[in-house]
Amino acid sequence: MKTALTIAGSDSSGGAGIQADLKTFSALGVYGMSVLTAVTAQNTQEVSDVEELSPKIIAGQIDAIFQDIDVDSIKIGMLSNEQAIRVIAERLNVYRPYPVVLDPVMVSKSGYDLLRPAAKNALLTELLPMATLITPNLKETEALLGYPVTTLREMEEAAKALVHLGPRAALVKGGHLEGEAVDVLFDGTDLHHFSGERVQTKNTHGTGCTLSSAIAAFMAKGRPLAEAVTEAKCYIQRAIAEGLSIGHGHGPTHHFHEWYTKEGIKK
Ligand SMILES: Nc1ncnc2c1ncn2[C@@H]1O[C@H](COP(=O)(O)OP(=O)(O)O)[C@@H](O)[C@H]1O
Ligand SMILES: Cc1ncc(COP(=O)(O)OP(=O)(O)O)c(N)n1
Repeated sequence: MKTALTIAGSDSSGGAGIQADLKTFSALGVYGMSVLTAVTAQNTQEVSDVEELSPKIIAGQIDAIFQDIDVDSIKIGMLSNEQAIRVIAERLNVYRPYPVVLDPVMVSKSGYDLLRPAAKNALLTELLPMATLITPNLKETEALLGYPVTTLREMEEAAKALVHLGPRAALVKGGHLEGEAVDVLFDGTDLHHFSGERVQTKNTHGTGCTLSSAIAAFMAKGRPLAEAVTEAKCYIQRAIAEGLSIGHGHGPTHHFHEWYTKEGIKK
């Protein structure tokens, strides 16, 4: 069985973070493992508290996995602070895993900083260059590049500009625009568009986590990048369309094993 590792924070409500990643890996038939960076007290309405884990235990979790198990892909999500970024970069430089899908999580839907603003530079210099793919939303793209991105044309230019910062490829997600939900991939050579019908729903908690871990799962199974994004986009479309009205805020995406067959996502 193929394996995938998520390095991310815990979401107590189970909709985002490590929990969303592991549910996605499992639904897509990949054996999931986790390295926890922080614990959030979170529900569908807000993040009320965060406790960060020490660099020592983050390094310990990474070493424990890599010294024993073959890792077929990695997804990186919430990092919280600079020390976590530095220790993760340092350990991954030792094990040199491939592929690495980096979702540069910065702020929760409710406005809580999931990455301390002072840690942005470390993210840019330490982790972006070792990523196979980064998957920022529009706000994260703006934070990484330092200028606003609000149209499809600007998303295309932004994806190219992000690749100049070091990752091999960049997927700029258009989930927060109006109209069709279009994401733009620059793979270092070509631009690709991935379009999905916009679902009118408030149950979009964990969409970014689900998409990036689905890409990591498909890459663990050996799919080339653009094909992995195509299949992951199909998965997130269904996960949002069948999102769950759990809690009083933004409910989570739905993960259902039976959607996924050898032939792909069941319609
Ligand atoms: N209402 C929606 N209908 C269909 N697709 C959506 C919707 N909202 C987000 N998406 C898709 O979900 C994925 C995650 O995007 P986004 O919500 O922008 O990320 P994030 O959770 O990081 O803010 C993207 O593929 C985006 O196009
Ligand atoms: C622990 C944790 N990690 C990441 C996120 C952000 O998840 P995302 O998929 O971007 O979803 P929303 O925050 O937009 O709902 C998180 N909330 N918690």
